[in-house]
Amino acid sequence: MRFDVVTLFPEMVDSAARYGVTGRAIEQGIVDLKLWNPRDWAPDRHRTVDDRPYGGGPGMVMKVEPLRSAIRAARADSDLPAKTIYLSPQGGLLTQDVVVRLARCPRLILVAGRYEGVDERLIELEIDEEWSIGDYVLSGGELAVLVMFDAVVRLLPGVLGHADSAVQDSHMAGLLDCPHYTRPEVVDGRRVPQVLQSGDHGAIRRWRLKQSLGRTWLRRPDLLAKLELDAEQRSLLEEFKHEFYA
Ligand SMILES: c1cc(-c2cnc[nH]2)ccn1
Repeated sequence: MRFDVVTLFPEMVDSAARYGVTGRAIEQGIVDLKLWNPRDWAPDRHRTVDDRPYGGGPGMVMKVEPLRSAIRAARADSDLPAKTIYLSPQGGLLTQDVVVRLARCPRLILVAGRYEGVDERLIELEIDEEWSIGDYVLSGGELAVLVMFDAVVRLLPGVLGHADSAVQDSHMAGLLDCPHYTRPEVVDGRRVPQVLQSGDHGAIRRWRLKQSLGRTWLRRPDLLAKLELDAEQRSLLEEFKHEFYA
């Protein structure tokens, strides 16, 4: 899968992308990452990419032209069909379902804005989809680009070993993850739940599922409301609720 990122801070995105799971995916050739800086397409000698907003107001707005030229250069650089995505607080909320769909694309062109945002006509003319990573304003779209990049790359075949893919399961099932423990067995008098040392893999699976269901019920009832629980899940969640109210 190929990613083209249009950003005023290519080094920021490139270096962050090359750590850990995503870095290995790039090294293994599972992912191609190419950076495009709109400043390289600014026509004037000051390499201007922003300007004052019509109608006044604080801050600056990114101009159409350098951004559009960078996006078009990226598009022309490969025949792979691409979706062009703008990360902004005005986008739809990015969820795992969206990430799963995007991971099926052969190529994504991810556009990171800076300043107060980009000229609306750039979005109208060049952007296919607009996504937000949450209801807060960042200093720029680069961190959002990296969030989308990371979430998508993890889903690509060959990227996660078996050990990591277990983490995917709960989130992929729309549930919050269960608690995790490692040595030492006791911390400040707090012991690891006995079942996790029982060697009874069936009991351990049920315990983890019950914890995921219970946590989702307590912390994110909105996620639970979207799910069709099977008989086992309903039973485990009832057990959790009973213990919670006991
Ligand atoms: C995506 C982008 C942004 C953002 C871009 N520039 C300032 N904030 C915030 C949330 N999700």
